[in-house]
Amino acid sequence: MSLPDSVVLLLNVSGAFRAFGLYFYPRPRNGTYNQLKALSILPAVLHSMILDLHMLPFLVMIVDALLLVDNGTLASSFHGGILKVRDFQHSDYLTRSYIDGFLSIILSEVMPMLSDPSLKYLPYPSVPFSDGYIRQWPNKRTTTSPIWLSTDLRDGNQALVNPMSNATKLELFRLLVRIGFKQIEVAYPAAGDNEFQFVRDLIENNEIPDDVAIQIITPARPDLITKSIASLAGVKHGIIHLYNAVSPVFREVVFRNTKEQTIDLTINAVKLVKKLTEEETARSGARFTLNYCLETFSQTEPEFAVELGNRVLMEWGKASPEDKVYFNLAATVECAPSNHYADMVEYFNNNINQRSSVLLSIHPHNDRGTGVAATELALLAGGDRVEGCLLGNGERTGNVDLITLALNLYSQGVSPGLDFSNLPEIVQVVCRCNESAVPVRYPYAGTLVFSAFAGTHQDAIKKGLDSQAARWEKVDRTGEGIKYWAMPYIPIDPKDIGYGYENLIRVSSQSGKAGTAYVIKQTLQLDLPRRMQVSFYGVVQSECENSGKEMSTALITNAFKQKYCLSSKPIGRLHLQSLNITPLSPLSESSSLESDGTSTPPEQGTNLIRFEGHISVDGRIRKIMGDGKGVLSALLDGLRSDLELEINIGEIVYQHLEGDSTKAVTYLEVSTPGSPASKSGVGSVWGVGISSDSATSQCRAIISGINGLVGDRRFPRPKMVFTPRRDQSAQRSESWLRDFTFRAGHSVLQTPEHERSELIAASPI
Ligand SMILES: CC(=O)SCCNC(=O)CCNC(=O)[C@H](O)C(C)(C)COP(=O)(O)OP(=O)(O)OC[C@H]1O[C@@H](n2cnc3c(N)ncnc32)[C@H](O)[C@@H]1OP(=O)(O)O
Ligand SMILES: CC(C)C(=O)C(=O)O
Repeated sequence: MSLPDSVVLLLNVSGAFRAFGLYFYPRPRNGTYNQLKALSILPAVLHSMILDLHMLPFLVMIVDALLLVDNGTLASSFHGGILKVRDFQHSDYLTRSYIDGFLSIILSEVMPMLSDPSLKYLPYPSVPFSDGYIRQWPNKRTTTSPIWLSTDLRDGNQALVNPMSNATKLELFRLLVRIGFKQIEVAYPAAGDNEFQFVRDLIENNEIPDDVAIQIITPARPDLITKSIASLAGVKHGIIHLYNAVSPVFREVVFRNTKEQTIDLTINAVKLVKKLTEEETARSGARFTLNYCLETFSQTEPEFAVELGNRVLMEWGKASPEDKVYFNLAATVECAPSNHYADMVEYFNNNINQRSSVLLSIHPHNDRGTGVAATELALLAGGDRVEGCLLGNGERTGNVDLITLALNLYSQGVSPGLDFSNLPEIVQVVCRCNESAVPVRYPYAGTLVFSAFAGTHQDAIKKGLDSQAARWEKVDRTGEGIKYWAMPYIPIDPKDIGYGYENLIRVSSQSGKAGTAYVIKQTLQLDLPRRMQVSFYGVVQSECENSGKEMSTALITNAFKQKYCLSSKPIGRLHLQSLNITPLSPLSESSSLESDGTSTPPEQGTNLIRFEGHISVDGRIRKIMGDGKGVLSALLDGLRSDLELEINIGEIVYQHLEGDSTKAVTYLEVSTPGSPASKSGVGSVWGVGISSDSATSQCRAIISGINGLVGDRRFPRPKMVFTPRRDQSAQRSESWLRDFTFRAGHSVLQTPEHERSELIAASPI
């Protein structure tokens, strides 16, 4: 055998090529390739492949084999689990199957996903509707609620890591009753004494309301049927859930039954259920319903499912519109798209005998993540009842979630007949009982589903809330129309199911001005002017970017108060302590300089007035006096002459505090002469003033704005400063000035820096 000039290792692993290595190795000097040499190239292979160490033995073998390939290229591609190896030479004792074998092992380890899964997985067969058949379900709408069957205490319970104790089951049972379930599957009595006893306790302790039927499940085994039905002695209305799997795989693998044998097994079980329930009815007057479950229905030949159903109906022999036989058409494992399940149900619905004496129960699981969709379509296709669990507990990915289904109906204006008014509490109980948690994004129940972080979402929600409030107010006022819900991004009113609006908008670096403005409106009742929203948002945005975190409502509110000096205590360098406005010319009819409790500001530019006030500047109180046409110009006049401050006022907005018409709010934009104008509001400087007196609110707004403008600018020495005679730690108020005498050169106490944030947080605005 001639030796190869080089060795090529080419491992193209998977269609997605998870690992790829191409290595050339020179002919060994001693002329032989051997296991050692093979091992020496192993590190290079490992280098190129992201493999677990347990792959090592396979690699050794592969490399060993490849060394026997003369100048060859081993190209691998994987087709449906069969590795194709091409271009072999010198494969005297290296058989192709030898390589294939090793590489397929490697590939199944390295590349679990197949590039051609059709060789492993078979697509779902279509439903044998006759040619030209037009499906009914796509054109239908759900206008009524289905019958709900909670199987939390059975299918849910059997899937738990730690099945519930009977005490926990009882707690959950009571919750289910409170929510409004009229049919509850309570146990698998043949599973053991606890399960059996749970049913006995419910009956003997009168836990079951008269309008609630309990369901128990039993496999089609005579001993277990007998035990299960015995658990129901004395029940008012019991539903016997008899099940056996009927799909080809289960017939062949689990039961090793033919179709005929499957029918026999079923019919014998139905016969026994009939006999035992009739005996119990004779004894106690109990009412029984048969719920026959074609387990794995959705993977069963539709014609066979119908044949079996018709045989069950015949055997039961007493189905009537008043006393229907239930057929549980289980999607035991969700293996096909939702439309296929709907087709299956529609086929059964169309072909089962005595349809008016039959109730179709839907029992979907969620293996494909579409359990809710499958249920909704199956209901359109003829389903009358849904079996599921709260929050989608249940085997594997769970049963269908009844909360989502019910609230989906509710969001379409259809009453589900189940009460989830206090969903947070229900979620808490269910999670405790199941020892489970709800993902934050879970429909309706997740903690983040009624929260928007993104700026444009928040903007839309804020606008939506405002316009909806106006629309609803109009309905209240006129008595016309309905208060319908039409809210961007929020499909149902969180308040209907026990959530408030507190978390509707949460601010992060992904948020915009609207979200921040919403928070300020909620907490401080201030409806910020648009340009001011832009300006304040800059503060929040940089804080969020710096921290990389969400900014809580409390932090935003605090930042707002700090920024605009909203406190009765001095926060900024300037603080208005008192003011007195005196008309210097007769007032016009329409203006009042006194506190009038309205948002009408004293008219600017009409009346000549005098501002006299006391402003603490860097902790020293200065008397400021100025004249002007209106409060603002009089104050600005005083500031100009005392502090040599030239301030321009841009936009001014007057409001009441939201929900409190006794408080006037002034927002104003300030700038120094020559400072660049901001078109959008970015970088603009604003002040806010709030007071029951509109003149005071304006003056406070000016001072608030100036605090945002002055930075560390030096002010001229005061012409006059003064200090209190009395205890300086006493609470300051606008009227405290009456208790002071003027003295030059003394300062008032400033609030120490470290106390300020507490004061801000605590202070009423
Ligand atoms: C899809 C569902 O969720 S169905 C509900 C499933 N829930 C449960 O299984 C929880 C409770 N189960 C149990 O406690 C036990 O399985 C019991 C008591 C029912 C039975 O226990 P065991 O007698 O030990 O049997 P095991 O659990 O191994 O069940 C398998 C046997 O039941 C048979 N079987 C399975 N399902 C059914 C059925 N629906 N009807 C009749 N026989 C069935 C199997 O073919 C197998 O029989 P084999 O032993 O002759 O091969
Ligand atoms: C036995 C039936 C109802 C079942 O739980 C299922 O098919 O998932």
